[in-house]
Parts: sequence; C-alpha cells; structure tokens
Amino acid sequence: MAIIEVNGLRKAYGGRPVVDGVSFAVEEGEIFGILGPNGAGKTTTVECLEGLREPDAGAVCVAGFDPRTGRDELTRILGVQLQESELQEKLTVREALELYSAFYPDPAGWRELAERLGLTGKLTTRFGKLSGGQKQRLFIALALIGRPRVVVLDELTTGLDPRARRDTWKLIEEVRDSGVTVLLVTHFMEEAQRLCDRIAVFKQGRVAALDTPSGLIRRSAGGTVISFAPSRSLDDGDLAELPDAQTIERRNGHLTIHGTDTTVNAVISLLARRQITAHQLRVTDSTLDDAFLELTEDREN
Ligand SMILES: Nc1ncnc2c1ncn2[C@@H]1O[C@H](COP(=O)(O)OP(=O)(O)OP(=O)(O)O)[C@@H](O)[C@H]1O
Repeated sequence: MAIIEVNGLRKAYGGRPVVDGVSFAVEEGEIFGILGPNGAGKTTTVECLEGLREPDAGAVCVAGFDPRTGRDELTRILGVQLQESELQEKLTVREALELYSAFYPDPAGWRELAERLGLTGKLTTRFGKLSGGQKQRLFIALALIGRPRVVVLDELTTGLDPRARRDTWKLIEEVRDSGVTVLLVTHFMEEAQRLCDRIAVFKQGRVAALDTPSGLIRRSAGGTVISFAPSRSLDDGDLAELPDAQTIERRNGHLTIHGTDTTVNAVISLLARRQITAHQLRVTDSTLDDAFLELTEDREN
C-alpha cells in the first residue's frame, strides 16, 4: 500500500520549472531514496510533501492527507530532519529533546534516542557549541522523537564521520524494521545502495529512473568489467568472438573488457584453451555510482 503518492508534481521559480512533472509512490515500510545532482529538484519535491511549499500543479498525498490542507494531521505522523538554523544557539541538547518530546502525545524516550545517537555525553552542551556531526545527530533524534509513521531525512549523514555514519544507518534500518516508512534524500551512493529498497533518480526536475539499487546497476551499460595482463598477446579474432563484450581496450600490456558474466566465463575458457596466464586478474561490477553518473549525464554538452 502506498503511503506517499506524488502525481504530476510541478513547481517553478520565476517562471523556471525546477520540478517538472514528478510522479512516484512510496510503499508503507520501505526506505525510498531520492538521488540526483545539485539543483535537480529533490528538496523542493520533499518540501511539497512536508507542506512547506505550495505546488503549482499535481497531487501530493501522505498517509491519505493533502499536505496543503492537512498540516495538523501531517505533523502527527511525519518526522522531518530539521535544517541547522531552526534551533536556537543557546538551547542545550537535553532542552531540545525535552521540548520536542512535549509536542507529541506519545513521544519516544529521548534518553534512549540520545544514547543510540551517541549524544548522552552532550546533553548539557548548548546547540551552538556542538560540532556539525553532533548537530546532525540531534536533528535525527528530533525527527524520530514523535514516533512518526513517515520520516523524511534530507542529507541524513552529511558531516558525520564514518563510524557515526554506520551507526546511523543501523538506526535507520531498525526504524524501518519497526514499520516506519523512510524517505531519504542523499548524495552518498554507498548509503543509498545499503539502505534503500527503491530509488528515484532525479534529473532536471524529472524522475529519470525508478528502481531497486540492483535494478539501477543492471541498467547501467558498464556491466561487468574484467581486466588482466595476459602472459602473451591474445588473438584479435578470438577477442572479437567474445559474447556480450561491449568494449575491449588494450593499454600497456593490459586488457580491459566491458561485458557481462557470460563474457567473463568466455574469457576464462579462452585463456585456458590458449594456455595463457592472466596476471593481475580483476573482475568488478558496476556500482550505483556508475549507474547514477550514466543516468544523470548531460548528453547535450
Ligand atoms: N525559494 C527559491 N527561489 C528560487 N529558486 C529556488 C528556490 N528554492 C530552490 N530554488 C532553485 O530550484 C532548483 C532546485 O532546488 P532544490 O533545492 O530542490 O534542488 P536539490 O535537488 O535539492 O539540490 P541539492 O542537491 O543541491 O540540495 C535550484 O536551481 C534552486 O536554485
């Protein structure tokens, strides 16, 4: 069942469309990612879902509510990661957590959230004195404190060190496992690949692709890459017969072949048949990074 539905969403600033007919649906209980280059319209779309922006056209629905008319209902079910400027410098971490707890009828325990986000030692520190990563962790705690049904995390782990990033990923997975739907806007491909059930890739205000991370990678032309230094040169005729091989490059005694698993198997049996040894043999798969770059490539330039 879809808990978020976006249909034909449009938003222009000064006559320039920045969200240009975006449609997608997020199923209840999934982690749905939004990826896209800077300025692709991700935050504008998410802000329309949060009721912070008025769409020019299209329909948006979150848990059955239109964010334009159902703001009150929405605040009860939606958790949103704040932007830095939205907290007072003098507020301590503890005060912020207590204050936000008071907004909700059945808040999550703030002490446990603080513990899980590594903030216990910072409870008496004023917001203005926190590091960027500590502020980020506090915003995540505040987004979760009202036990939301849907949580929107825009740039979840920006500014976090690698350990804090991994801890946060674990927390988000646990949040999802408890039945919460997560909408995640991110620039980190590793994060998207690890966390997201499905991803919408935005490009110039439109959804360029929507699929699972592995589905997006499969679409990528990069496929599987095999590279090695043959003990003696391979025959051009043999190479031309390799199945599914898209490109074959020879450089400094190295061969790099882009293809599929079938190509890799054919290369290995060819090497065995010709009794050629492959030095420095590497087989790598395309990553979400490759798929992202390909999907968002500006072909007009
Ligand atoms: N209030 C505004 N007035 C005018 N233009 C705006 C406004 N807000 C956003 N824009 C423009 O709309 C476009 C889309 O912005 P948006 O913040 O949605 O992109 P984004 O995909 O979230 O980018 P980023 O990855 O950089 O956060 C950008 O070109 C931005 O400059």
